[in-house]
Amino acid sequence: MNHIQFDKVNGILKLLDQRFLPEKEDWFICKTLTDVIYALKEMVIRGAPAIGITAAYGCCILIKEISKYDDWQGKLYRGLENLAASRPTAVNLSWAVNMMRHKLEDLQIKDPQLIYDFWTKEATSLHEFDIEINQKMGKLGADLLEDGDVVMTHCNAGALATGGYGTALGVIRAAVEQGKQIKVIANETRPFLQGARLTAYELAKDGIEVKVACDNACAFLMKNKMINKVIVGADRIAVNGDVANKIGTYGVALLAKEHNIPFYVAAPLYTIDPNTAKGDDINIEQRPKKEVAFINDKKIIPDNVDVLNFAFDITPAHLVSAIITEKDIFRFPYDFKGL
Ligand SMILES: CSC[C@@H](O)[C@@H](O)C(=O)COP(=O)(O)O
Repeated sequence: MNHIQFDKVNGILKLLDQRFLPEKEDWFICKTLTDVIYALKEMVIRGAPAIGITAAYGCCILIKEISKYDDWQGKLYRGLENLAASRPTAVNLSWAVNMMRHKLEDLQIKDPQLIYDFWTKEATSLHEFDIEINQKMGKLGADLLEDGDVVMTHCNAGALATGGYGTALGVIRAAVEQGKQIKVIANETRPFLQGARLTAYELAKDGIEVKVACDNACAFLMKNKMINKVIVGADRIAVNGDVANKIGTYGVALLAKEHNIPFYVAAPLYTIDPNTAKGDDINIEQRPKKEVAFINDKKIIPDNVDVLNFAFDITPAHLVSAIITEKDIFRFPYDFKGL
């Protein structure tokens, strides 16, 4: 699934528009930095690694767009800051923008066309690298899944959330590729419905058996022994192993602990943020009221009533049975020093 496509000749980024899946496979076209920031904020594209890759291509679009101005350097740094700030929780976004900026500063190139050429290569290699590490993570993590497992996942940590293949869904894909029979329960993941719309879409497309469950069915399903394992992705992992992921993940982890079900997190090493000591230090994005207050343009709450729309929560490290990365499988107490 090539859902992020960059046309270097014309400086155009094409994104499979995740707002309309699974009904429509529409493409959103980004020609300006404003388009890229809009795509990130409105979740045309979402998922931590995918927004990092989009931001890297966004840097290329930015330099092309501003190259005609004399004061392009000032515009460049302001643009990069705005891009990095478009969503706050997933570390991959600011990580990607900083990585592009630092590589440029190291090289000291001053010609916009050369910067464009250089950044295009960097963004493309980040994209390819992400797919490669997902496949490695998948192979490593697949050993944790057994033939016949029913695996619950929350949100979408699949190909659509990454450069391709997926983190949590990459582990499931790799286990299936090894010949194991794996069934997936995708939590619907209110309010944006990443599980119902996106996880179900991509697994069904791959012929992996998937059923969608309401978020509030989790306790019932676990109590009735309908789930063997849980595997989710991450938006940011603190140095102590606390995990920020889609709102609802913490509840799933607590329930998994209560029912003695292993709870795994799959994420690339660059999701571990050396600058975040613990989960409480992570900025939790709050999203617009409309996402909770409306379903399919129909208002579902009374007038003059407000909502709470925290997009992520923190799962404390001790609830996480293992963190699967492309390099190793880590277990509590987490020690990422020396990585
Ligand atoms: C490999 S994606 C991991 C996480 O980014 C994913 O689980 C998640 O929470 C995505 O949130 P979203 O708001 O859809 O960007």
